[in-house]
Amino acid sequence: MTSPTFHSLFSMKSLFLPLLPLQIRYFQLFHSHPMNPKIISNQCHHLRLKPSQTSCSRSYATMPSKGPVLPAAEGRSLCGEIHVIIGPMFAGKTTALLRRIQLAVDSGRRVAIIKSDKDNRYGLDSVVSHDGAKMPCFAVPELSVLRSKMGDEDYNMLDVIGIDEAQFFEDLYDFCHIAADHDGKTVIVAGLDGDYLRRKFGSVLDIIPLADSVTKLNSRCELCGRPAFFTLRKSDQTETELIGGADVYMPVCRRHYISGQAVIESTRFILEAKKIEPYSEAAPLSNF
Ligand SMILES: Nc1ncnc2c1ncn2[C@@H]1O[C@H](COP(=O)(O)OP(=O)(O)O)[C@@H](O)[C@H]1O
Ligand SMILES: Cc1cn([C@H]2C[C@H](O)[C@@H](COP(=O)(O)O)O2)c(=O)[nH]c1=O
Repeated sequence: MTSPTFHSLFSMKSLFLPLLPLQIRYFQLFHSHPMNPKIISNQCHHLRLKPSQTSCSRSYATMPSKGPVLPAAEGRSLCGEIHVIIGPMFAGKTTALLRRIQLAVDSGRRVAIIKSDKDNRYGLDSVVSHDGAKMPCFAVPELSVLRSKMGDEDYNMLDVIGIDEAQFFEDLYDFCHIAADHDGKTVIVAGLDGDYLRRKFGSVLDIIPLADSVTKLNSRCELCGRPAFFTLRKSDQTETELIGGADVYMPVCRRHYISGQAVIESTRFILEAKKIEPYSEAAPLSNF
């Protein structure tokens, strides 16, 4: 695997310089694109405390005595943050994640981006948006391996962790909880809230109660151009996890999700019926 070392991510500023035109491109895209981010936010008005006041042992002291009180990591503020970006495919989640990571890099913060190693669409060493904007990343089977992959020392120095394709990580809740509440990291999570059947996908919705902010993005319906909140799967495969892009999925509005899903289901029904009763003179295709 060609994952970048932490040190290469550490010096991301130099890595990003060649990306600058692309960055500008997706900055413009983000601001001018018709997609309309709706922000649902438990706006957390962070008190900017002096370093001596930022120990979470102080914050935890205000917690009920039951419940885990985690010891403070040495020398770090324990008041991390969790920001969640959700929406259907093609809504700009990866673009928004990369934009926020870029802002963190520009302000001198140390960052790492993680994606699931299940998503091998563009190779495993980068997070890539549908528009081609990209940044180096760690591709891991589960989030808990990040620390061992980077080493404790490098992990401890991280300020911001970006997670893309969060729906594929089973340990999302535990990782975000530890990273933000114990280790003082800012965690930015991007992922699908729902699958192609509009069921909750993985643990993305489970971390909403942990989050400082939740941003729900939408795309544009491929069939009518209205705001799209759902992802329609164009193929007849039924497994929940199926890696793919515009070849397999399209963003749709509610009306076209319902009609599209009906077409797909009846097509599947017809094809399955055909498997049982092969074409014969008695049952000509035109009867369908
Ligand atoms: N139906 C579509 N097919 C392919 N690309 C699309 C489609 N709709 C939007 N896009 C592009 O995808 C971009 C968003 O990409 P990305 O940030 O990777 O989205 P997400 O991570 O939410 O899937 C949009 O800015 C737009 O240019
Ligand atoms: C709806 C849906 C999607 N997937 C897969 C398809 C892609 O590989 C990712 C989503 O990528 P994006 O960055 O949000 O465009 O998830 C899936 O496995 N199952 C589904 O139902």
